[in-house]
Amino acid sequence: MQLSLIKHQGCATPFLRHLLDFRVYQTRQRSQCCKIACTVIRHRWMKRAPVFCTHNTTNKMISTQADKENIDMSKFPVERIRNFSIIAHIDHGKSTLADRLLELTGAIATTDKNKQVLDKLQVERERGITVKAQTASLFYKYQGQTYLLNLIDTPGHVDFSYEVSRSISACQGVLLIVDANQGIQAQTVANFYLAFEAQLTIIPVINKIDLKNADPERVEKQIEKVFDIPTEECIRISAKLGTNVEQVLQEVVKRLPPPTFKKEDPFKALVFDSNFDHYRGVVANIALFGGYLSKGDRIISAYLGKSYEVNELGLLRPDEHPTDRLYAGQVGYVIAGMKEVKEAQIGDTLYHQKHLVEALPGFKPAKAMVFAGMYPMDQSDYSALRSAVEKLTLNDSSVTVQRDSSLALGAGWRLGFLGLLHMEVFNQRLEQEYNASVIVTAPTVPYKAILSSAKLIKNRRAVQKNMVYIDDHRVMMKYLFPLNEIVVDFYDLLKSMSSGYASFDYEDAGYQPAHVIKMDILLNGKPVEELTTIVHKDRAYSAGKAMCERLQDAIPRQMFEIAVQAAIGSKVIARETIKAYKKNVLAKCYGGDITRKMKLLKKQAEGKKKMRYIGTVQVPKDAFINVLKRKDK
Ligand SMILES: Nc1nc2c(ncn2[C@@H]2O[C@H](COP(=O)(O)OP(=O)(O)OP(=O)(O)O)[C@@H](O)[C@H]2O)c(=O)[nH]1
Repeated sequence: MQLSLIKHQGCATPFLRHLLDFRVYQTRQRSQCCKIACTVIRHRWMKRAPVFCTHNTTNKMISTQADKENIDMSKFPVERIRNFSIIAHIDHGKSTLADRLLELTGAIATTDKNKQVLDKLQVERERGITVKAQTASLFYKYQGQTYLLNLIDTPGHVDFSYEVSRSISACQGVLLIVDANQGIQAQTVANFYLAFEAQLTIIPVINKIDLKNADPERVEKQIEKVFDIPTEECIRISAKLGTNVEQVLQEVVKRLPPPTFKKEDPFKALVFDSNFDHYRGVVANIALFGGYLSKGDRIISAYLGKSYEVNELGLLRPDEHPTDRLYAGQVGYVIAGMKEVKEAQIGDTLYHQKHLVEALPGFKPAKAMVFAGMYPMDQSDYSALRSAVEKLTLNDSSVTVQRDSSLALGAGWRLGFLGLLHMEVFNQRLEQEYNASVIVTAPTVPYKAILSSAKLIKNRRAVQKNMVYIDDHRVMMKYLFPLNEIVVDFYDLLKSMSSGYASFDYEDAGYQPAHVIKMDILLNGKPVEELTTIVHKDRAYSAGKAMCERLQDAIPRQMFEIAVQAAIGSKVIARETIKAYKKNVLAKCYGGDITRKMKLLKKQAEGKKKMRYIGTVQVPKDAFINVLKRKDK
């Protein structure tokens, strides 16, 4: 494709430099230079909004683009940095306020009032909600000094609260937005406590004061009562109309503390968010907790211990804006040749190869509340879908993933989400951002199951000696068992109850005193030596009953009735009866009167009686071992 560019003195150089970032582009020529517009079809690296270059315009976007690469970040020592998040209940106006702040500081053009620039994802625009925290660095001039304000817009819905908790780790303060009509809501309280516990400075902002039913005074009192923040500290604004928004920026500078990190310290950065770019690999959002980072530096990931060369770093304004360096207290992005999703860990610490530092504590893992199975429509898409799921979970680290398979749907995953909306959004993002078609099973919630057979150990008179957690998934338990209790079927049962996961080993612990008695088994009154056992006194009745029941199942019916008894000494403690085969003596008795039939039945009963005393009960060989096996229910 050919490039045509009508050049006007002074406007082409930055413009050309910008074009070099693109692989495919086309130009539309207009008659005058000042009307040159270049529509970018496809960015080399990632989808971005088209950039229009128009000469002689007041559009501040151009100066931003033109200034790329030129920001000397050393001009912003910590005293002139403020890192803050905007937090609130859903729909209280975070993204609208963020738009106004971006406009006021010239990061974006003043255009559509409902643009919501930081809601970049298609799913966010379609649903009108924020699902992903976004960072934007703003330059704000106040009392003759230029400040660097790093703003993080966060989602309001409870399903995305993990985004909020991670975002505030990069901040020293928050703007807590409360709707002037709705007042304090559930997520206002939850988000307040996230910030409060992180010891951040909180500036309450009452938004939507333009609404007819707005009652900022009532909301201020609520804030004072619930959060103990004096009413005078609240700022009343209308993000939609821009009323008092400038005051918010001033208060951010005045009230929020600057970061306390030092550029003289060794470099140390927290990875608080990441996304995967198809061409450049992992793009990590970092907050510098000390030192500085330059292009070309070699850094180490504390999580993997691997070393990387920094290929690019810079600010998010909110688009990437490369710089040569980032300093302590600043927030930005870094690309360092991490090509695998697993190399980028949210919560990881990056440091310089030469200066080993103590790793930051990272983040608490998110606790999944809703689970669903996910399978490719076609099994041949399995690997492509796996890679899509991996990349998306890098950008949304609150999703838990476990491999799963189903007879009907084939290989897939069991995914855990923070809620139903979270699950829907994740699926929508998979479809929209990765072109994946998936089958998702009905969502389920986790249950805690108490296995009815979990008495396996207690039932066997075991005494627990100790329990050690070997790692997050395995526990080692030591018990003292009577050998009698484990010798026959304990191992089989343990394996089946634990679906094969538990393993078992034992060693001789010597003799112990025990209250045991001898139990005989009688078949038609005769003791069967092979079945005599020693049982614990407390379990004699249940053991005898179980043995009789099992013998009843194991001994085939014979021509006579068999009494199966368990006895301790002369006392029978359990009994079962094996019924005799009943020969139908009436089968050949066609017609005839009732007295003849009764006579035949009586004769049969007498014959059987005889056999009971004289007959020898036949016990099949394998019945012995089956009977001796315990079947705990
Ligand atoms: N009247 C009025 N409407 C506002 C104001 N600020 C925001 N809104 C509207 O309130 C709705 C929600 O605003 P958002 O900025 O998306 O709210 P949010 O807190 O970012 O929402 P989530 O990120 O989804 O939690 C939108 O329709 C805005 O136009 C305001 O000051 N006045």
